[in-house]
Amino acid sequence: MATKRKGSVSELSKTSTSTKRAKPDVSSGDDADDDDLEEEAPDELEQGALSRVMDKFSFAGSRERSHIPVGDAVSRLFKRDELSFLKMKPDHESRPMWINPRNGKIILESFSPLAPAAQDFLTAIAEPLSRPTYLHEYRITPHSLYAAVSVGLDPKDIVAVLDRFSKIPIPSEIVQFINGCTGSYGKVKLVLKHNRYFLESSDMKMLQILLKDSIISEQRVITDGADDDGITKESAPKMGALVIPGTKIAAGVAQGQQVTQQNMVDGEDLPQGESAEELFATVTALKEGEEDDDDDEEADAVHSFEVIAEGVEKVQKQCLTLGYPLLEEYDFRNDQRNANLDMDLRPQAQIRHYQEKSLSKMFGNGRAKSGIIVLPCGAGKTLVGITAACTIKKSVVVLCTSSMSVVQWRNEFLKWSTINPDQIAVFTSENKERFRGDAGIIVSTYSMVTNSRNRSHDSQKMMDFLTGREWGLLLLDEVHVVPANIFRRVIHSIATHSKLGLTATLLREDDKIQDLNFLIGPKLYEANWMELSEQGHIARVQCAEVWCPMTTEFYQEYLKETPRKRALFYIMNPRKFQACQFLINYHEGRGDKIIVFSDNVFALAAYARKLNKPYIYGGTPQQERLKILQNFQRNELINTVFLSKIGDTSLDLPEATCLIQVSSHYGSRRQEAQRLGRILRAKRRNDEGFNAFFYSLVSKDTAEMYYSSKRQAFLVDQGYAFKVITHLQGIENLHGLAYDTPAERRELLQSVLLENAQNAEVNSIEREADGGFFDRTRGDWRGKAGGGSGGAMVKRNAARLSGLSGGDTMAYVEQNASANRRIKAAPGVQNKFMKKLKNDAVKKARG
Ligand SMILES: Nc1ncnc2c1ncn2[C@@H]1O[C@H](COP(=O)(O)OP(=O)(O)OP(=O)(O)O)[C@@H](O)[C@H]1O
Repeated sequence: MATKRKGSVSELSKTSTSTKRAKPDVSSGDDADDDDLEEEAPDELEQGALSRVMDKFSFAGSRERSHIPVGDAVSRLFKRDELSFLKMKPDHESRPMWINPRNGKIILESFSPLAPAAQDFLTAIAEPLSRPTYLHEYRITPHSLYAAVSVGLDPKDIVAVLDRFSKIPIPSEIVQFINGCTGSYGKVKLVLKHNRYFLESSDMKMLQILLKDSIISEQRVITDGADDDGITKESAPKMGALVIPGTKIAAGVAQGQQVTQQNMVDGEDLPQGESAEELFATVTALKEGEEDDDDDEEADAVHSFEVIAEGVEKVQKQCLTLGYPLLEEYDFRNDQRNANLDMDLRPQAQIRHYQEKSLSKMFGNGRAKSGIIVLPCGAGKTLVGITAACTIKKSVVVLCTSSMSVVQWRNEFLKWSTINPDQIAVFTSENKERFRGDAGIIVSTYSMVTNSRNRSHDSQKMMDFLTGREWGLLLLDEVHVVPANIFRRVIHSIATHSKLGLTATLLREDDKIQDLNFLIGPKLYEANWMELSEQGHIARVQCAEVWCPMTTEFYQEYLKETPRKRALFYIMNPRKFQACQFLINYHEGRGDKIIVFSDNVFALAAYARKLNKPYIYGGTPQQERLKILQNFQRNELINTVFLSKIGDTSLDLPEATCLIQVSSHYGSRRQEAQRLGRILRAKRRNDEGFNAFFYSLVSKDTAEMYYSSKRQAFLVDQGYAFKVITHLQGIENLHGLAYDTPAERRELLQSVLLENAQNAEVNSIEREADGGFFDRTRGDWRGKAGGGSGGAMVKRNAARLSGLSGGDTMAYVEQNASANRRIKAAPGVQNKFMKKLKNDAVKKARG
């Protein structure tokens, strides 16, 4: 392909994070950033079910005046993150972290030799907030502590290890907070043994407290061998090692050990007087299993009582209300009732270290814990799910967001595991088959399972099959995109012993992110994007925001419009068009394969047509989509494809190495991360010096600037630096530059003005043929099974100026002056309101 490569795109002036952008004046809820709710959560504690229970625990004295630093002139700029008032330990230089007593934030020096060990430990006990190059920020929250306890960490070990790493003595507020939160977490487990539900605890008193509650005691089953309280005592099971297929490590040992041992390097720069062994001894003490003190009988004992299966949900809710959230675990090795599924990983499957780590959190004590694993796009969540299924070896339901993913999941199961193809079936609108034998796998979509309206006979039969039996594992893909109420429906209709949620970002469209902790389970593991990219598991990406000045005519129209209708002007800005053309040209010349994203379907088609490139949106028939994508992958002449937001997720295009965004969903950090994910899996990622490119084209001085910086927040926190390109050098010399003359630009403006206002919505609803979508106006998940017609939901009406003035539905007929008289005289033309007005006037005149 002939290309002209004169310019370079490297005129980088400053990082976008340093740019202050005004929040656009948007009055409508639709325009508001989806993520606002999360960001404006109070500093100290998160909102949500758990936090309500945990309200009584907060950082004591967090609002006391004594904590407001008096410091120097600069100190006040740090506000609540000002730490200069803290007294440092004498050997603070060799310790890598600070802890803020006011809000539980932890700052880690990532260049410290102890950083890798500290990082692993922090990932287990705190939420990563931001992980750029030198300083990482975490925060201890009730949820993160819940997750820590769920992988076997003990509160006093948490405090002890924090103290070893910390430059300051651990503030008493933090100790209180940790003890307060964890005092009741993980003490009671809900265990399914031989298909009977038990509340289990090593602390007898805990069970006695619960049994005093009338709701819980009503659900209890008195079993043989129980004491007067109805509680049974047994020895804690000795955890035989459980080897997770494809990994070298054996699960069944305490997490703390794994958390630290893997990163322990003897003789590293440790604080004086402490050896590496000593440092980690606190977290390596086994909670269960072989190294427990044999003489300590009480510590080895496990107390339990049984509850009826139908009462489990009530008990779960009540325990949560009482402040003792139940940890869910599945003792699958002792499950005799559910048939085993003969399936293993294929020998060629070598689980990567971070996949292994995440799985060890799930199977840490030899049972399957329910929870969520967070790995960047392209890091191999599918294989993690498959390995979990191969470890449990019971029937599995996999739920994903589209029928395309359903096919991919089935193929991946066949590729990585030894499952018999007859034993893995799919349930979509086209396929409603069951597997052969007693145990197997069903792969389906959330919409197929939750949409009960207008179900076909076959679908209903399939649903009866899904709801009428027990499953060993429920694998939930892309948990961040599915609304919480859908999870509720899924979880209540499918009886499963364990749940594993997979996602790249725990950013949600609704404010129900915390609900996932209880609907699925706590976050078990979250990988560090930069680390995986340095190790070559995901591609290195250069991110840039390209500022495109608005042309005068477009800016004038932009300013005249209401905030809702402005989008089309900043998306269709001719300068943005030119930037897009230049970048495509430049990158095609380098041998890159390019995806251009536009949420707005009008713009998508306009850009693609003008630049003579193929495009795919919700309405593109399946055959055509496949043809375009195959050409993109194999045909040397097709190096650029334009995609609407249907390409945000589940699109496996490892050939793509460059991404350009021309329009996006407002300030959605989630979409930004998902889109970046399309190039993280680049095939060429391990080529020497390879870099993928991610460009966001932003019209200058418009609301888009604000949205763009919001969108980047998540990726910036993951360590990506967005460069700002204010001028694309050489653009003016590009041969055949689109909209180069005023006449062409005027023509473009006319076509934009003529576009129906409806198309100005960035958020045009579209969906895949049967993938389903979340209808925000109805607050519901809709899919084909729900009666929606197949195909695209995008409605593009050809419009005329009369449309803009509301005259579309009227027939215009020339009338002469006498027409008014005729109308006046015609009987029955006055409506009730007019009659009333007339009558009132008459009455008034009569006094
Ligand atoms: N351990 C492994 N060994 C070899 N290849 C792997 C391994 N893990 C994952 N892969 C490959 O990496 C690619 C990305 O994996 P996968 O599709 O599961 O990513 P993902 O995390 O689900 O991404 P997304 O969030 O975009 O859906 C796939 O081609 C997969 O086969």
